[in-house]
Amino acid sequence: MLEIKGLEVIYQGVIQGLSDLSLKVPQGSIVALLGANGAGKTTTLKAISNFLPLEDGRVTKGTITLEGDNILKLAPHEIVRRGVFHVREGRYVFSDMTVEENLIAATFAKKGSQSRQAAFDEVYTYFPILSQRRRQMAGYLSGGEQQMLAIGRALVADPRVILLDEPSLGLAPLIVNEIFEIIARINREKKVSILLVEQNAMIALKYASYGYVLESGHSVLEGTTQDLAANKDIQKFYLGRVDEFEQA
Ligand SMILES: Nc1ncnc2c1ncn2[C@@H]1O[C@H](COP(=O)(O)OP(=O)(O)OP(=O)(O)O)[C@@H](O)[C@H]1O
Repeated sequence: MLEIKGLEVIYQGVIQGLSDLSLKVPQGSIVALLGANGAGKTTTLKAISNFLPLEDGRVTKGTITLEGDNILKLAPHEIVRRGVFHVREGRYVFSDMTVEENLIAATFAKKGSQSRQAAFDEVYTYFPILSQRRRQMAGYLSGGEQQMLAIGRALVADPRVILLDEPSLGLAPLIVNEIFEIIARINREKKVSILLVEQNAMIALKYASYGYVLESGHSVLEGTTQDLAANKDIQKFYLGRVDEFEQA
């Protein structure tokens, strides 16, 4: 279980990124973070992976625990070693390295007894297209393939939790569905928990079991995704539906 309690984040000493945010990601679950631009979704992921100092951001209050252990002050590579892998928005892959070299670069974080080749084979089983492209420069892959590679790099690390930021960004609906089906398989088969930030609320509510709606850095609504999908405000503001009364 990954748990955040009362988290406050301040950028550059003055800009509030999060205020009193609490949330839980139970082991093996997919939990979605929804919210408008600037609500604090990406900041939440960066606080967990400890990427905030790169942007002059700091956690000023609260705790982040993994299986009860405080991970707040750990260095980013140590957090990866504990099994928490951040797949950043914008598909961070090494564009002038091949697909396989990108996977090799992720082995620094590999733990467990699985051999390197077995880890790569697992990635290629989930994403067969990456196997066909293994000697191709990552920069020449399509956006969808780059997203697959970014997730594949996380898989090499044998994670317990993947922090997944906007995997659908800029991708066509068909490829988004394909990627989410694979994410759901990874979650089911490998029991990897996923904390998902996703602007596409429809898809987030479909694949996650629980969700939090963030506004101004804290959670204003939480619930099962079934309940959230039935909520009138969510339907209006996130799913683009207006009720019959308003349409008349
Ligand atoms: N590097 C930064 N420096 C200063 N302020 C920042 C920085 N990153 C984020 N913020 C501020 O922190 C708040 C939360 O931003 P964050 O990027 O976490 O929101 P978000 O919900 O992920 O938005 P989006 O959907 O647009 O990515 C916003 O007010 C934002 O302007």
